[in-house]
Amino acid sequence: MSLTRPASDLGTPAVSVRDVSMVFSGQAAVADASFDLAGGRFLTILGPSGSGKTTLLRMIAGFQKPTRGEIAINGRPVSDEPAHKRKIGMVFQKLALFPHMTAAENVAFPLKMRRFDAREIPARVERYLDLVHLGAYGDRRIHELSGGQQQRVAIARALVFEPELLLLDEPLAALDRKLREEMQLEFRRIQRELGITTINVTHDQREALVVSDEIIVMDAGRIQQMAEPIAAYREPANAFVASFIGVTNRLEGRVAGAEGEVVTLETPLGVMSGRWSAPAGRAPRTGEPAVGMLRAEQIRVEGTGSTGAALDTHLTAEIADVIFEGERVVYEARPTGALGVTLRAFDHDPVGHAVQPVGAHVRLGWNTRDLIVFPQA
Ligand SMILES: Nc1ncnc2c1ncn2[C@@H]1O[C@H](COP(=O)(O)OP(=O)(O)OP(=O)(O)O)[C@@H](O)[C@H]1O
Repeated sequence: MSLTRPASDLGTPAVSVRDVSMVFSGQAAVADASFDLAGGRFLTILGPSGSGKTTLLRMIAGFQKPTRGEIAINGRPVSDEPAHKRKIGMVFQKLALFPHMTAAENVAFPLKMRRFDAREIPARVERYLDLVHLGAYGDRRIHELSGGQQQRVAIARALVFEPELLLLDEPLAALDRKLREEMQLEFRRIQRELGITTINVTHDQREALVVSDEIIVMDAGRIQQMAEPIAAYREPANAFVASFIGVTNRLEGRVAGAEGEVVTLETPLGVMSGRWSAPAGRAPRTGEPAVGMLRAEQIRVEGTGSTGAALDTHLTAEIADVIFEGERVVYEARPTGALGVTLRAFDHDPVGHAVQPVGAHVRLGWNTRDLIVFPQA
């Protein structure tokens, strides 16, 4: 039997969330959340602590009933369906494996609970242990397995009964960095191999970018943006998303003028040009407060040898700190005449470029299109 399932057609979303809110003692943990997720996609809900990610996931799982709104799984409204009736596999940070059982017994457990035909169970357990590369470890007890292997047992156990949805609530948060990065790729491989619709919750932006087909960024209970990872990075919907994903310099200011999508912004660094970005094409108004967001990797530190591209904006600055991170050099630079402002800039070629010392006076350069200007919320 093949483990691969056809991706469901795009007609009915695998998960549909409509105007869902969850209110705890007068406070909305989730407010008016709406999204559709197509079958076979890997979605990550990303946001800071307390932004409502887990609450949203728990409502989809059926552990909590929304105060308002409707959730449907494969077209079936589930708000009145209890958690154990939903065909959902779950992996949490706490794996909750049975320590006295073997890996194979742990994986068999959900099949026994669901009264699968006993003759089918061993072959199915073997297939799912193979899927997570633990074919040779079925007889080991949980305490005889490494952290990463235990994680794999938990994944096999969540998938063995072929759920229609896989939910992951920070399952990798407790692992060390190397293992976490390895397991991120494992989740991705297994998800693709099975084609199972997956929703993952994390506050780790790197994990969200690495594993997901789509991400939802949440803040203060509200969905700020749903997009493919690269689209959210290139075209953040607002200043919150721009600052939460990536390393971004923030310049507060006022709109001084506009021509097409190019606005001029009065900032502590002087008047600069940027690219206007506002919901539903709202035009900039002269004098209105706005914020310019500029990614660290879009700023070139001139004099390092990285002056190849033509740049249309320049200023002078003094290097206040230099951090060598291996694959990149991070500069903290203080623009001349702008008290209290520090810009962070990356140089991604520490081998080919000269590294500027602290105290050096340099020119910083970038392009108008890289300064994204949002209206102040
Ligand atoms: N059962 C509950 N009763 C009351 N308030 C709750 C309950 N569950 C969550 N909250 C509150 O709702 C808000 C959102 O919590 P939630 O756990 O969904 O956030 P989160 O984004 O998952 O955060 P974290 O990354 O820290 O887990 C928080 O302010 C939290 O205190």
